[in-house]
Amino acid sequence: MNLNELVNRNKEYTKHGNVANYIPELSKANPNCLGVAVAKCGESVIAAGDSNIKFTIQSISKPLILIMALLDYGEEIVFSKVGKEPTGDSFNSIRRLETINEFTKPYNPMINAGAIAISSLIKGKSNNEKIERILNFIRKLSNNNDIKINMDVYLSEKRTGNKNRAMAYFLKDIGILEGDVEEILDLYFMHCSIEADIIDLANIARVLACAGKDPLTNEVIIPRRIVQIVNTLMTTCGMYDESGEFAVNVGLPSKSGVGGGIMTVVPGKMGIAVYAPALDKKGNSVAGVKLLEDISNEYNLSIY
Ligand SMILES: NC(=O)CC[C@H](N)C(=O)O
Repeated sequence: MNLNELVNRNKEYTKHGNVANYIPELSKANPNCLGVAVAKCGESVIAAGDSNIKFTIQSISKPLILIMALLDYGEEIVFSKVGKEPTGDSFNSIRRLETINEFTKPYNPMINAGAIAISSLIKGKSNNEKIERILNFIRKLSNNNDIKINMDVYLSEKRTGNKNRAMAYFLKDIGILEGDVEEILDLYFMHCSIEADIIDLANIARVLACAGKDPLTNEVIIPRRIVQIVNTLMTTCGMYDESGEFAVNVGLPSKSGVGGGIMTVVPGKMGIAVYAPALDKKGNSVAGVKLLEDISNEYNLSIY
């Protein structure tokens, strides 16, 4: 089956699940959409279904700011703030922070608490400079200079993100966050609200799939060790408390976001991105996961 046929076959799954509404602005997404883009190493991007819809990347920003923090500070400092272990809890769970005495830091950078800690490690004199650095990095990875923030989504989350706010103040209390908590949160809300389409995300995933190299210039944008760290953490933690099931059924490093996107890396071969905004209870795109299962099986892509 080709990509179009696989999209058509999975279209029925867009009727399952619900569009996120805890960030009010996200509830405006059209739940009928389904699209996929594939960027193979050394080839141009191909897409099927709804491929030109822009959505906010939300938690797909987490592996990207992790890469920046690793480039800026190195492994030792980054992993003094955040662990490398899955939680088995939901992405915005607060409960393990209270048992933090055993662990002293958020479990991993793919959950909200961990990503807020990583946001505090982005270098820059002001938040403006920091978000501009993040945008420029994503523009480079996606080969799209038009990448920007969706201000409505950003303001919507800033207004309603009290659970993230609570977690951030807790992290400040236990010494994980340095600096102004509201500013760190603001940067977190901004990078979650960066807008992209699946072609952009497939391009980004291709860099992680193809030795960290810019496909146009062959320049190494992400060193091998960082590719290894990020792809591994996406495999074990990228789909939150569904990462195990997803690893069994799809078997590829992936990161989902509550905007409805999933970015998937097929190491050595290609980057894939899917979009379908209706989510399951764990915050992952229902039709997107189903489509990735089909693609992985059809083309024999699981790394296991
Ligand atoms: N899973 C996600 O995509 C969550 C990101 C969202 N901005 C939040 O903090 O809740």
